Formats: sequence, C-alpha cells, structure tokens
Amino acid sequence: MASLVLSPPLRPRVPFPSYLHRLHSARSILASPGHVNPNSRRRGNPRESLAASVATEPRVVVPLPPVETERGGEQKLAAWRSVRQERWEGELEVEGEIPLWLNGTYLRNGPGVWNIDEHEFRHLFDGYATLVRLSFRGGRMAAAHRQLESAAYAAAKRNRRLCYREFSEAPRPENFLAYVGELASLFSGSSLTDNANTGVVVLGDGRVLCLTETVKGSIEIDPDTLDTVGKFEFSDGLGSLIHSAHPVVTAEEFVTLLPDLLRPGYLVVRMVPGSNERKVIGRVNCRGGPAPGWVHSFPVTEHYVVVPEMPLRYCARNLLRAEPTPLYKFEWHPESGSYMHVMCKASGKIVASVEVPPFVTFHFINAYEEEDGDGRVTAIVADCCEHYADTSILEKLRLQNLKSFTGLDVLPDARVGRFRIPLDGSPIGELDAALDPNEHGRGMDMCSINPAHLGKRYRYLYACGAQRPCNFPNTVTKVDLVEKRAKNWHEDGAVPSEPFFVARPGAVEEDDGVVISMVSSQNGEGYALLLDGSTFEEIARAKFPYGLPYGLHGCWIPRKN
Ligand SMILES: CC(=O)/C=C/C=C(C)/C=C/C1=C(C)CCCC1(C)C
Ligand SMILES: CC(/C=C/C=O)=C\C=C\C=O
Ligand SMILES: [Fe+2]
Repeated sequence: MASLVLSPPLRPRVPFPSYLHRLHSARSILASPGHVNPNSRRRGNPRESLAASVATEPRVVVPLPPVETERGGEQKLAAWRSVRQERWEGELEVEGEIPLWLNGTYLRNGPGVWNIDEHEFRHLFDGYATLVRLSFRGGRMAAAHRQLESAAYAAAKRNRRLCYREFSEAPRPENFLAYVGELASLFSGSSLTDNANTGVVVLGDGRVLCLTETVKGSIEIDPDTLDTVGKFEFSDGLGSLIHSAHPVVTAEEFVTLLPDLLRPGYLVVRMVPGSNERKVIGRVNCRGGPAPGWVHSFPVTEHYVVVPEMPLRYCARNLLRAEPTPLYKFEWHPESGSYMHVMCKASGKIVASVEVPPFVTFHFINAYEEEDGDGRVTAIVADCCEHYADTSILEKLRLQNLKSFTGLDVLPDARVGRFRIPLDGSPIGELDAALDPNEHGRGMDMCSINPAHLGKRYRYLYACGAQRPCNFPNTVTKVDLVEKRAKNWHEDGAVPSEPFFVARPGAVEEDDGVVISMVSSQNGEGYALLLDGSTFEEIARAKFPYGLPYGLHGCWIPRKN
C-alpha cells in the first residue's frame, strides 16, 4: 500500500504553507465500516442545513488507498473511479520548469466521488463535488484535494443513502405518502441537490464560489484551506431554483441566466462585487417549445448578453420522475426551433432574436461584436463546443460507458460551432464550423480562452479534442481561429481535464502564458500538466501520489504580493 510520505522529503526553497505534510486521506468513506456514523440508521428527513453539516475533521496521516488494479495486476485509469480525499495536502515533485512568474492558485472543481457504499452513481454529473488545488510559487508546486461539504454530501455520508435529487439520480420514496412528500419538496426546491460539482469562480470581491445548476448549490469555500464556508445566500428573493452553471464572472460583475419553467423564458441578472443581490437586467421570452432550452452556459460580448434557446429543453415531467429518462431532466424538441437572442446589457432591450439551425452545446467559448467601417455593430459572433445537434453525448457521459472503453470509436463528433447573429433585423442567424473539425479529431469540449479577450475578438481557444478511436475527449488542443489550425497534446490512454489558460503578467500576445490541465493517466496515476500557451510544448508535469478522478472546471487566483 502506498503511503503519503513524500520520499525524499522536499525542502522548500521558499516559505510554503506549514500544513503541507499534514495529510488526511480516506477512500470511499461511504464504503468503509470504520466510518459508520452513529446517526446512519436515523429515519426521518435526512436533509439538513449546510451550516450544520460543515465539519472540521482532524488532520491525521493515514495511508493512501491502494490504486485499484485490474485482474492480472494492470493498473487502471482513475478518471471514472471515486477518489475520496477528505483533506489531502502535499508538495509535488516537478519534472521540467515552472515559469517563475506563475504565482497563484489554480482551483478545479468536479464530481469525483460517484458512490454511496455499494451504490454506484449512473452519470458523470452525479458525483459529489471534489476540489483539487495547485499552488504555484517560485517555480514550485503544492497541491491539495478535498470534498466539498454540501448538505447533499453530508447527508449521504450520515445516512449512507442518497438524500437529494442529483442530475440523474433521485432518492427512492419508500411508499406512496413519501412519494407525495417528495413531489411537494420538489416544488419547494428542498429535495434538489446543493452538490456544487460543476465549477468554481472568484467574485470581484475575492469570495470563491463552487457552483452547479441549482441555485441552492452555490457554496462559498476558503481557497487557502478548501474549507466549506457555507451556502451563498442570494439576498434578492428572485426565487428561481435553477440557473446557468456557468455565470460570466469578471472583476466588475457576475452575470447569469435564470430559466423560467412556468412562463418559458430567461431572466438575465447581474450582481456586483460585495453584494449578494442579483438585479434583473431584462427578460427573454422563449420563442419555441413547452419549456426553456437548457442553459448550462451562455456567452457575452462587451455590450450584450447572448441568450441561447436550444431545442434540448428542460422538462417538468422528467423533473418529477425518480427514474431517469433517456435525456434525464430534458427533452429534445427539434420542432420547437432553435434561437439566439441578444440583450443589451445597459438597457435590457432585446436587439436581436434570430432562428438558427438546431444545436447541442454545453459550453460557449466566447462571443464578440462585428462592426462596419463606421464602428456600428452589425452582428454578434458566438462560438461554442457544438455536438452536431446530437443529444447522444449525454448518454456517452454515463459512467458505465466511460468505464468500458473497448477500443471502438464511440465519441460523437463535435466542432467549434460559430453562430453569426445579424443585428439588422434579419430573422435568421448562421451556424457553421469555425475550422475543419478534423484539426482537433472531431472532439471538442471543456474550453477556455485568455480571459483578457472575454467578449472581444480573439484568436485562440484551448479545449479537449479527440485522438480516435476514443470514448471521451482525450487530447488537449489549441485552436488558432485565424489560421484555422490546431495543435494537439496527447498521451496514450490518458484523460486530460479542461485546459485552463493563465496569461503571463504583462503579456502582449494573446497566447503568451501557460495552459494547466490535470491528467488521469492510463497507469492509474494523476498529474498536473503545464503546456506553453504559445508553442503548446509540455513545460512541466508534477505527479500526485494517487490517481486523479476526472474534474470539470477551474479558476485562477493570482497571489496578491
Ligand atoms: C455537473 C454538470 O455539469 C451538471 C450538473 C447538473 C445538475 C446537478 C442538474 C440538476 C438539476 C436538478 C437536480 C433538477 C432540476 C433540473 C437540473 C437543474 C437539471
Ligand atoms: C465533459 C463534457 C463533455 C464532453 C464531450 O465531449 C461536458 C461537461 C459538461 C459540464 O460541465
Ligand atoms: Fe460546464
């Protein structure tokens, strides 16, 4: 069994946090008889307030769990296996050179625990939120890993069963009365999960939030300790239960969309630093369908918010079901049309609403305004990771499918979908591939850009692409939207997470910086990978002492001094 003592012990050249070698790790608490909670057989309502559930656990050194092995002793990819670390911290040995200017913290959130005892979750998006941190200073790298103490996670640990509705999983009511109670709690939102497993953002005032698609799953954390601070309470009484998992966050504002399932549409809202109050910028009424389209993310330009209306729409009936449907809480309505709406940020007025070809996307990449010779904005260009209007990608993200790669090429094709939304009153917008998708192996998701280009013209995007055959995006790709070429990083059998671009302070070129990704490698290990943003050559990697589960989105917090 591996142990967490780094060998040989590293002697910091620059002061590092003193907690680096105080470690606490435990695998699958929910499966470990040693962790049976005395309350675990408790009946009644297992849901509780987040504040009550925030636990401060003792820091003790315990051995690392053995890396799971397949029959015959061959080690397995950790990406889709639960890797529980209630509290782990350590310095990582670096191969290569970390630029001395890289000074700050990269935080990544994502599902990382997909079981409760013997019960294995169904879908990638069901897993309990897992934070991994990389701290860079003076060319060195330290790391930390913790579970987020959401009420959903705390209740699952305490009761050893699912207590809240996750993306594809719902607690099974024990009888008809309990079922009626469940329905009532669904309308109040109390049965929805607060498992904030999708992203992590830094507000302009420095507060750090983990987020998911339920509004109650907005949870503040302390980036230094990864402690769960508590639920982020919005003080505005806007009342929506769900929002986009990806608000657009800058030093000046937090902008997000609140889908309205009763009167199909979206509220576009804005919150400023230091406040917990979202103010309504405006409202978009849906043009099609029985319900709003899923808005996992949306793009903005300097002056406009773009509201996508996909034919993959929320479905009230599916929300009420305990059993998953083929598209989970959603339904595909191609007949309802697909639209892109553009709202002026200053006035809340809708300046364009055009019909576009059908599309399926989780992630918008960026958007910008096109001007004519007189500086008048004539169109909005909005780019996304587009799945050819094929919803089967949702099914491909089931854990059973992710875990059973047979060598067949089963990842559906994806492209950089580029919308052109005219602002001259024409009713139709365009959607085309921004470059030949073969440049990135016809895989495209989990994207980032240089944040200095948010809402502006830009040339480069970073994302995960594909080296086929594969069942999941397995490359890190840099796309040059001007040359229409891509550079691809790949390692056999490895699964890299979202490449995250960090600009060099003082940089002039858009791609002057580094790209960080966390890789789960074929042999069961996990490492942080640094690529040069410009050449896309590997500049450093640093191995974790255990395998890393897959994670979703990250953020960068520069060090202040
Ligand atoms: C991880 C990720 O990308 C998406 C997570 C989405 C979640 C947890 C969605 C949850 C939902 C419910 C539990 C009920 C209401 C609808 C919806 C927001 C999809
Ligand atoms: C990981 C993923 C899609 C991969 C497709 O190729 C989507 C994640 C969505 C949530 O953040
Ligand atoms: Fe996402």
